[in-house]
Amino acid sequence: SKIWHNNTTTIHGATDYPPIKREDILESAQYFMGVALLAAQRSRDPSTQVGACIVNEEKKIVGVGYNGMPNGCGDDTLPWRRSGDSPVETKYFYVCHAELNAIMNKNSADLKGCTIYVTLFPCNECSKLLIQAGIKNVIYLSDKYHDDEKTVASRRMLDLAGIPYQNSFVRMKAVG
Ligand SMILES: Nc1nc(=O)n([C@H]2C[C@H](O)[C@@H](COP(=O)(O)O)O2)cc1CO
Ligand SMILES: [Zn+2]
Repeated sequence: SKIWHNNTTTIHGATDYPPIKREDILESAQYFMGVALLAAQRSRDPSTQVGACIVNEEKKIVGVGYNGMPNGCGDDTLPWRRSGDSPVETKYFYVCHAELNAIMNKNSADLKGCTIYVTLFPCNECSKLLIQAGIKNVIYLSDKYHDDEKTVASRRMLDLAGIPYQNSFVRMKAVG
């Protein structure tokens, strides 16, 4: 091939030699959380937009999702309200969480051993899904509902299942 054909031709045909290795590439944890953040921007939730990116052991993306109403239910038909006279009139009975959508969108046979990058700490229901799907690691960004009962239950299950969860800021410092 033309790549490194001789001492003066680089991959793009420039004549720099020795070749210059780019050292300032995007670190992988930042890349995957970046994908999750981009997915979150697709959410129609007016108050909290969440994105999730599932990565396998080969560091390949195998699923991406964001919070939204179930397929075919119409983003503008069901309520996006946080509170109402009845819970039936709030979003909480209907919305699919980012983690659920990332799992359901998977393009691989299974998610065993995968890591999920999610922009908000998983709720108890999503942690059940992550555990049952075989996901082995959780990297999150925001933890704004840290003291909510659902989050307490979520951590309890992840702890028992031996699934570590790490704030991505810590991870980026540790790895990069
Ligand atoms: N990990 C999560 N993934 C998610 O997709 N969500 C979604 C459900 C709602 O659409 C929204 C939270 O709305 P709010 O209570 O902050 O207005 O984020 C919420 C959490 C946190 O439990
Ligand atoms: Zn959830």
